Amino acid sequence: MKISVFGIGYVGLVQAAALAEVGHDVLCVDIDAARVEALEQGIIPIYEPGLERLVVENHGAGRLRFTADPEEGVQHGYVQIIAVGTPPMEDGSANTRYVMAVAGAIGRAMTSEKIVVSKSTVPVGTCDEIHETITAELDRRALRALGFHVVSNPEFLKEGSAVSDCMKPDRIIIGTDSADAEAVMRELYAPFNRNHEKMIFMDVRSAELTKYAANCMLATKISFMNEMASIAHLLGADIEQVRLGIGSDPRIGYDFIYPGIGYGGSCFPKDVRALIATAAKAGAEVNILKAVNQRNDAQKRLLFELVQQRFEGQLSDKTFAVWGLAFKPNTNDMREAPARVLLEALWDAGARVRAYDPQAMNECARIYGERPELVFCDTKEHALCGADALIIATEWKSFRAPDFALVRKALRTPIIFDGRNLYNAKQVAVHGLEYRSIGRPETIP
Ligand SMILES: NC(=O)C1=CN([C@@H]2O[C@H](COP(=O)(O)OP(=O)(O)OC[C@H]3O[C@@H](n4cnc5c(N)ncnc54)[C@H](O)[C@@H]3O)[C@@H](O)[C@H]2O)C=CC1
Ligand SMILES: O=C(O)[C@H]1O[C@H](OP(=O)(O)OP(=O)(O)OC[C@H]2O[C@@H](n3ccc(=O)[nH]c3=O)[C@H](O)[C@@H]2O)[C@H](O)[C@@H](O)[C@@H]1O
Repeated sequence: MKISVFGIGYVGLVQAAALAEVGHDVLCVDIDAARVEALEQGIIPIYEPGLERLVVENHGAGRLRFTADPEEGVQHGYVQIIAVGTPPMEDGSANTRYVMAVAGAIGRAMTSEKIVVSKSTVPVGTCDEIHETITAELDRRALRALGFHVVSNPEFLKEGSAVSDCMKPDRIIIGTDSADAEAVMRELYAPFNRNHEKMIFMDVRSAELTKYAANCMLATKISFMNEMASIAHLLGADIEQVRLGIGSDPRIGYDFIYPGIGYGGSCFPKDVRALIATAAKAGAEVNILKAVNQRNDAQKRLLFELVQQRFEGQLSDKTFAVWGLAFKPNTNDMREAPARVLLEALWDAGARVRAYDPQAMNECARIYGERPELVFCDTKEHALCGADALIIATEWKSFRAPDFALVRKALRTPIIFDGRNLYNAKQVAVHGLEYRSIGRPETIP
């Protein structure tokens, strides 16, 4: 099937590559001409495990192509997938400007029937607006009779495992009230729906809300656990024991109950706030969502507060080794990363940072530029040299079993501030290290 994908970001590029991998003929469109140019040369703009092979092979096979020309994109695909960003506006609501720009481009250039698929995360009612925008453009061209359907098909991939999430989705949500569009969507996703039925059809508005409900539910689990961690800390309990204890109940499950320094990334923070804004416009009371958001904002400052307490507010002459910058492992993405809150608070307090991250250092340099208070290190061990203490902000696998004796030797003050609960107090105390974490007992050797 001929498919056009608008927006070559995390979602668009991975989805396009997955569709090409199963044999579809995919043309990707982006307004960022430099990104298109780079992809044509096999340069992948984001780090995502398995993506480079998928893109390079399918591009080489001619099934995955790139263009900066929207008109070419509109002409190519029978299915037009919109996967552009929906960033937050001042009041927290999602900005659908980019989505509508694509809808306008489709309406201005289409000359044959289309199925328009909204894959971006959009507020309930956006598919109706896409429909109106395309219709208005067709009216202007006196082409009202040209048929098209707008389908909601939210994406559930996670960064860091985006390729496998797309190749093996656990569900495919399709919002449409058209039997014709349903048939096309079945054909489009048939290769991903082989071992058991994953497609769930519903009305458009329910599909749009399903995406927000899923992200908000997961964010709620995380904020709930972070709140439990603060209680555990005050009561001398160990949140990691509590986590294991409650996760064993299948009604709760082990997933998304890891306490930490708050959820980051381009989606949970933005989508929780966007649903709060949508609910406010609709007149709904959403106290749970507001609490989830507030807890997360507070949680992101927690690691800095632990550091500040321990050093009694005297941070101006201190240097900290920070392991991990990305908002989660296996990505170079630093959008809303808790590490950013940490770095900025440390700098505001006059401290310096020696940072190491396996993938996100270029991104961090792009965000903060060159500054004396930030030094990037080639290895996690190098980051320790001359540091007063170690702070862990992202749970990369390579941080799980460090040489504690070396850590002890390198640090001026032997303390680990563990924002991801990778270790425990006993384990590090053996090496003469003090340990502060999220909702776990502390021991001072
Ligand atoms: N990043 C993620 O893990 C997930 C994101 N989503 C949602 O998917 C949507 C896209 O997110 P990302 O891929 O992270 O965004 P992104 O910011 O990585 O990529 C968006 C791309 O769209 C391009 N673009 C903007 N306007 C355009 C236009 N008129 N025509 C063509 N291209 C245009 C931009 O240049 C950019 O390359 C958002 O609504 C997001 O909430 C959904 C699930 C997962
Ligand atoms: O809409 C989206 O963009 C995506 O948002 C999340 O995916 P993502 O943000 O890539 O990453 P997650 O693995 O969900 O992690 C989000 C944040 O929550 C934090 N987290 C996650 C799990 C946990 O138990 N504790 C916790 O603090 C992570 O450290 C990270 O900062 C969802 O998991 C995806 O299903 C969804 O498609």
